[in-house]
Amino acid sequence: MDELKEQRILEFVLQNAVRGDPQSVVDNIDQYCRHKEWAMNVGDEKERQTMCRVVEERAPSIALELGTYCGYSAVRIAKLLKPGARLLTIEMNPDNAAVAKQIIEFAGVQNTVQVLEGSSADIIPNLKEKYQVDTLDFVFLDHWKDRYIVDTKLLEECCLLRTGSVLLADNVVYPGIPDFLEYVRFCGRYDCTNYPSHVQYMNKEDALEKAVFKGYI
Ligand SMILES: O=c1[nH]cnc2c(O)c(F)c(-c3ccc(F)cc3)c(-c3ccc(F)cc3)c12
Ligand SMILES: [Mg+2]
Repeated sequence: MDELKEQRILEFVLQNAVRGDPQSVVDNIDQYCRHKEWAMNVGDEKERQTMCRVVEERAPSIALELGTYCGYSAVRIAKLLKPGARLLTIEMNPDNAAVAKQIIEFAGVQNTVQVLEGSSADIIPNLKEKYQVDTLDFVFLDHWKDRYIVDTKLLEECCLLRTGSVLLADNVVYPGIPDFLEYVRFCGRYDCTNYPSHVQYMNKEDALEKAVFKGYI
């Protein structure tokens, strides 16, 4: 079976990045994906800056990512978390989860980031009992466009959000997630902000949407 692109990204990181240095790991993934093979984990500068600024503003103690892929954004988020804070990241593709675990371990953030392999539909209802989550301070939605609204409603139903919880959704313009945008903007429970961006290396407009939960009104 020919090697997967994600395994080539992992190999490049293992051979070129500095073990225990998260910045070196994300820089090498950027370099590989800029010069060798496009991959969907590499947000463009604005997207990276926006995601990092939102995480720093929220300073989460407990964060959730939906869609680990190779672990690129998990390493970026882990770098920004305060001591003792943790990131749970859900990945349903076992090959991607295996690559992400190795990249996260190589970056030295394995004590901050826990990769949960499986579907968000199965894992989210277990976060409280199985993963000792009370409520989530920050959620990064970056998995699959058809799951954003379903998983947002599931987070509400499982009482995993509290007043001030921040949802940040990637790709709301391209590929586009119209049902999710309509829900968070008009259900009355979120304050929303849109951050224009563009798909990496393509002149396709994209955007991130921040939705701050106002409570179960
Ligand atoms: O699926 C995704 N999840 C999370 N983030 C993504 C992301 O940040 C992306 F930039 C893309 C993207 C956008 C444009 C493009 F040309 C290729 C891929 C995708 C995506 C969209 C449609 C697919 F069929 C496959 C991948 C995703
Ligand atoms: Mg994305």
